[in-house]
Amino acid sequence: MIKKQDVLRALESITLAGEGQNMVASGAVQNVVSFANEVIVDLKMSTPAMHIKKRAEADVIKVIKEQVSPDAEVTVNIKVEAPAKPQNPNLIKGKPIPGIKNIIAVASGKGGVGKSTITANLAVTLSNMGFKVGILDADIYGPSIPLMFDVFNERPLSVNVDGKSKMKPIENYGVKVLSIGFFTKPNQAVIWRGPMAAKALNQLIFDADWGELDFMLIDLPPGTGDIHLSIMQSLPITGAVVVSTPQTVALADARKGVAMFQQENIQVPVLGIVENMAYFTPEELPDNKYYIFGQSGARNLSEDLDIPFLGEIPLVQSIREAGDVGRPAAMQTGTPLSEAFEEVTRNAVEQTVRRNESLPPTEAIKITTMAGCSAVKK
Ligand SMILES: Nc1ncnc2c1ncn2[C@@H]1O[C@H](COP(=O)(O)OP(=O)(O)OP(=O)(O)O)[C@@H](O)[C@H]1O
Repeated sequence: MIKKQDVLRALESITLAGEGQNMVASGAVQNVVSFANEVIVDLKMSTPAMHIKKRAEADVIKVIKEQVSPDAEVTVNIKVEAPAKPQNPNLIKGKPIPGIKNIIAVASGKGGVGKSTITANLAVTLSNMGFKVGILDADIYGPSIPLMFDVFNERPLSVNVDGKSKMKPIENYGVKVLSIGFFTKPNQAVIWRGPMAAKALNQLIFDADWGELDFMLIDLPPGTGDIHLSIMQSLPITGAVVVSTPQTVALADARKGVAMFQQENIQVPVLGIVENMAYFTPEELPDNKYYIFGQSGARNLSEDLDIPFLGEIPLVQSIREAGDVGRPAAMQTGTPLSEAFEEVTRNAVEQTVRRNESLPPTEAIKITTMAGCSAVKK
């Protein structure tokens, strides 16, 4: 098992061509991730010269093999700080919220496929990995996040921030939550008109004291409607995660969901597709898999649309039970389920990092302080 600290120590002994300090001190080493004997080193360089990049790569591999482990399998990703690309003026783009680095919309197309369950479990997994996380529950038709976090009886308090009254999100399991459900009575069906719902959501976004967040997850309502558009107009969404079951009807709607984000005047990058309820597995027979909604449908859809596949989550009774008692299943770490959620989360983080690197710095909100995928081991 290779340790990140040992890799960093080794990298401190080399310097990039043309720089005085070693590559760790100069900030050229952006991230180091290690799993077993695999090491990924992300380097930032200011020069695009191929021979300097090649040399840096060779030096990194050599020093890790020599000083850390001869069996290390090293991958070096080199990013050259590129000049900003011009922006498409027709794009819908919202105002950034200070302090919030990445905003991820979780969407589904079809209702009931487990979008809120995936959002809740992604959030607790990110929090376990050491990220600062918030959830904005924007599902105006059935806000279920307060229930899944066992905070449905709470009401956000007002706090004073720089002379302005702001709503304080409710926090549980290290995740800050605001939901449209906090402002409606449990037994009352609320009929929102598009503009009313959009206004209420805007307040939850901008009149709230979210503080510093690495990730804000937005649990969108199912479908592709007004609310989706107004959220994309209000907020600069970093990327979208689309949840689907392998069932044909769900896949058709997921496809529409992806198309909405990719529309020319929206262009929210789709970070990937999660296959929920990929198969049923009984708790007592974990090796038995029953593909009751069909097999690998969402995986095939992601290949078809050329979008990353983030992973699959089985249909397990304990996921439903955990959701109902307000303690997301992923909180019980070290289980096959929490590992499945970790994989999906790790892939989502990786895709977010990639997405941020391929967009100009003004728009991209970079992940700098977090250990990316290796963060699973906090
Ligand atoms: N992998 C799973 N295993 C078992 N039960 C699950 C799984 N995923 C979701 N569920 C259950 O299915 C039901 C619907 O899930 P959820 O509310 O997350 O779906 P949704 O897509 O957000 O629904 P909505 O359309 O209301 O927004 C819930 O009771 C939830 O506990």
